[in-house]
Amino acid sequence: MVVASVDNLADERSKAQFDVGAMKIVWAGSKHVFDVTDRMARIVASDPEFRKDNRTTLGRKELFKNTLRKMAHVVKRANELRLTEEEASKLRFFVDEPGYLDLHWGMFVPAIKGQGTEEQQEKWLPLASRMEIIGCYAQTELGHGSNVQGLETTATFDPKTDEFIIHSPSLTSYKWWPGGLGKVSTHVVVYARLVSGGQEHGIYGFIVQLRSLDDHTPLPGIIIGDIGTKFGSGAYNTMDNGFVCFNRVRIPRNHMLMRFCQVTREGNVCLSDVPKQMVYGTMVYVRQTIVSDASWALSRAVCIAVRYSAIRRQFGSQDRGIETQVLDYKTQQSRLFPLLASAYAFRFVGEWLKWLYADVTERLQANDFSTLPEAHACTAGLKSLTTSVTADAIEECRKLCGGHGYLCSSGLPELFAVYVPACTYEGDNVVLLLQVARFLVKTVSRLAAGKKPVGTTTYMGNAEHLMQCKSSASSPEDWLKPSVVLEAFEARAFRLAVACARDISKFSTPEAGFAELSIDLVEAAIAHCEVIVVSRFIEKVQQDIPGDGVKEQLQILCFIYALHLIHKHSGEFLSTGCITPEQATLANEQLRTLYGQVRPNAVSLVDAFNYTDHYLGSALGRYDGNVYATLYAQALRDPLNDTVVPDGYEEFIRPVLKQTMRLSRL
Ligand SMILES: CCCCCCCCCCCCCCCCCCCCCCCCCC(=O)SCCNC(=O)CCNC(=O)[C@H](O)C(C)(C)COP(=O)(O)OP(=O)(O)OC[C@H]1O[C@@H](n2cnc3c(N)ncnc32)[C@H](O)[C@@H]1OP(=O)(O)O
Ligand SMILES: Cc1cc2nc3c(=O)[nH]c(=O)nc-3n(C[C@H](O)[C@H](O)[C@H](O)COP(=O)(O)OP(=O)(O)OC[C@H]3O[C@@H](n4cnc5c(N)ncnc54)[C@H](O)[C@@H]3O)c2cc1C
Repeated sequence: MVVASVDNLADERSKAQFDVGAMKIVWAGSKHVFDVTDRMARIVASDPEFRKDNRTTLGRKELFKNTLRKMAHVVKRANELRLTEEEASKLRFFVDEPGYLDLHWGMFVPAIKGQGTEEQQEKWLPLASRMEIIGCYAQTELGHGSNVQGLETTATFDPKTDEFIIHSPSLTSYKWWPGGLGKVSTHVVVYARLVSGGQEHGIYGFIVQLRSLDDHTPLPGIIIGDIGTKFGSGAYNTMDNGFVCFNRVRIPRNHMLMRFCQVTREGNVCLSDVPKQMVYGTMVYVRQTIVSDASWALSRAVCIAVRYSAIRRQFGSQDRGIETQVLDYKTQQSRLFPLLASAYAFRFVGEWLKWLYADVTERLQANDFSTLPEAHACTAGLKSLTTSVTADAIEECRKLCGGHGYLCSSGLPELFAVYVPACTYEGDNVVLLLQVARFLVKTVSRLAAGKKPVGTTTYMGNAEHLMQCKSSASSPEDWLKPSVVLEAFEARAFRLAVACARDISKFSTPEAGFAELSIDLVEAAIAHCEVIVVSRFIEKVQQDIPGDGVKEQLQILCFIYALHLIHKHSGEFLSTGCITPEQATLANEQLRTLYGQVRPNAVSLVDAFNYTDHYLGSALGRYDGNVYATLYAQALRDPLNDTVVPDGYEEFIRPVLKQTMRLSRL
């Protein structure tokens, strides 16, 4: 049964004022990436082995085994089809469930590449890339995650045997959380406190074999398992996040990743002439990939909510005629369109961050460490900003879909459950914003010493102007001028950072000031990160962009992104004197106009994400709009509907009914 709702989406698509095909290429990044992504998404969608519609009904064990089967199928298909790394990783992406392959390829391999010597890379990388071993990344412990310097696991050098002894001295030192550790990995990069000659030398990575390559049993001295069921049905429970305790496990000396610090046969510790933070390199890499992932998760939720809002009708008709599409309600638009704009914003800033990461990597290889602090601040700050917004946005999209958004068949509950830990893993979002704030305060204090800021803080070089400027916006249209928008964002961020730096200096020590003012510091960090996103979006829409109407649509989205932030943070823009209340009202007026301009294009703007129905996994977000029939079909497939009279009737319903009958007879 196909119902009238399907026509709604066809109607919507006919209203588009831009070339959707060209927008798909812009979203993908290039024609090549589009082709690869499209091909891999279709391969996954058409392969019954990758079916995922039963995921939320499976128990933990079945769910985990199901993921093992899928991961093995990914590896098999990647080999059969002779996929490149780019293709294989897209294929794996569209399988759309967390699994050990992510940690193996996303953290274990990068840790060895980043921290291993050439010799170590030659030994381990071929084994890892042929998947003759499976690895994971064990940094976090039961007692410490954020505070990496507080880790307790020790790696003590024994010069008698030329070995390290890896040891967990307390319950709180057990490694706790690493994905792939619980049941699958054969090897791990463990972060531990290096001890040699009775002295501690800081935290480094060590490769430890966990399980036998013959029968997968844990090696002597290793107690290992899964940490238990996590939030939500399905969701992250496909992954075996694990714990491990090391009881004086011995590993050869050359299993310490020695690129930045070498331990000699005699036990001497030789530090390379590089910043000690290079050991944190894998985290910088992964944070950068998480920013790109945010735009995928956000766009997916927005795609579901926009399509469903075009189909869903409520109120507005006289005489029981056709009702209003909920997408036409201004309140719905004001909640949904900023999220649509944010998805595009995060896509572009993610691409830019990839470039920044490649640039800093090249410099590091040439022993130029000058941009490392900025790369750390950008990856940490943008990871925090984009994941926090995306997690909140998925929940908002659920609400935007009304009651049906709460059904697992909408795809939104599971997407939320699988996504929210991104706010925590790879660095708690608040902890990471405090890192950005530290970088900003340092930048501000260096200004006073006459140092010119570079990279994303270049705008701070315009200090005098930014401290005094008053916005020139005198009409709603003025808020469509990139210079007016940027000036407001830069002035707000700069004034907040300067106020923090000034207030910190009033305390007895910088540390005391930093701790006391951390709430303000987090706000200053967010403001700075928003400058980065807004300015990258503006830069993007100022480029030549092929395709009828594509650039115009992106400009509209860019201003929606910026102006909704001005509205959201109007308190800060006003209290710092960057804009007046009248100017805030003009910005809002412009925002309303922009919503009207997006409205006819909304469905086509989400079509440009080019998601398959398999990837979306949503009855509400289907491309053909056949929402109600799909909801009904999926309800009928629920295990509870396997029988008409439920299991438990005889034991628990019938006796209650009988009891009630007895009572009513009394
Ligand atoms: C066969 C072929 C088959 C083919 C098959 C094909 C298949 C193909 C499949 C392919 C699949 C591919 C999938 C790929 C996807 C990848 C995704 C992976 C999945 C993701 C899942 C999720 C995983 C999640 C994993 C995790 O969660 S893993 C754990 C993560 N854990 C954290 O993130 C802890 C946070 N905590 C800290 O990061 C620190 O501890 C702390 C707070 C900074 C304090 O650092 P500390 O040193 O204590 O203290 P400070 O004094 O603050 O810093 C001191 C000084 O260092 C500075 N500085 C601090 N940092 C850094 C830093 N980085 N870099 C530079 N500087 C830094 C700081 O600026 C300061 O500079 P200064 O100001 O002195 O100049
Ligand atoms: C799904 C998932 C997968 C993971 N995968 C891995 C993995 O593969 N490998 C691995 O090693 N780890 C992994 N982790 C662990 C993860 O990296 C840590 O949980 C994360 O770094 C946060 O550390 P924590 O748990 O110690 O949080 P805590 O630091 O204990 O945070 C608790 C609260 O304290 C606040 N807080 C902490 N410090 C400060 C401060 N200085 N100032 C202000 N507030 C503060 C935080 O903001 C937070 O609100 C994973 C975690 C999850 C949820």
